Amino acid sequence: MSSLSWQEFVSKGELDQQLADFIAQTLSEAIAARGQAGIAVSGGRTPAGMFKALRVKELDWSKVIITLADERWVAPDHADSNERLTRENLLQDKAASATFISQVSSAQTAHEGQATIEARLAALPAPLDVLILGMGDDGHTASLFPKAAELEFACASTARCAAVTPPAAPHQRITLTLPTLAAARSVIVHITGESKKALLQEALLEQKTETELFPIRRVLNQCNGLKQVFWAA
Ligand SMILES: O=C1O[C@H](COP(=O)(O)O)[C@@H](O)[C@H](O)[C@H]1O
Repeated sequence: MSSLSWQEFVSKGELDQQLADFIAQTLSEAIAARGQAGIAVSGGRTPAGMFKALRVKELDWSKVIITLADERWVAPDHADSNERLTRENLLQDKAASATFISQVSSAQTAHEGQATIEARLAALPAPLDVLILGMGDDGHTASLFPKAAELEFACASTARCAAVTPPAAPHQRITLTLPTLAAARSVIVHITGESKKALLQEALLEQKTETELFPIRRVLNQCNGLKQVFWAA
């Protein structure tokens, strides 16, 4: 694995500001180099503060394409929707002019909707310029859940997304596949709290076969880009 650097911050507020600065700088450099920038962000409880810090950054947001690392298969106005979190907290202020690629449709199931989402994701720059990954208490990242029936498919597929049924968490999911995630030029694991720090450290030290590793480790193992952890207690 190429090296993974840890950035530790004195508070979540400081982490949010520093991470927003880093993302804005990286997106600006991508636009200067390639004319556009692609970023995938995660959902859940962790990113809202960072989204609020990022959305006021000065950059040409009209050249930024934003999608999700994963989505829960719920309506976009559902309380658990990662799209809702992103629209309410990131796609505001200066960032309102960014293009957002939704990963949910009116199909009944994530498996039925996957082809539609795949077609939408053709508009996503490849590789991604920035990937922000969260990590659940079970070691899942994006929606690569340990022991999910679709995990190995989602880790090997040449498609950009896959439908996943979490073994224990609510809602079917759409997730970017492991090859799509790991191809990103810059990957940031954005986590807070002592228990997630300990879990990530455990995941990084595991001596297991590839398919037995925590999904977060599998993504980091395959990523040859810049890899950083942004953490605060
Ligand atoms: O279900 C999900 O969980 C992870 C972790 O979320 P958090 O609430 O512990 O921050 C998140 O990264 C992922 O996008 C989300 O769908």
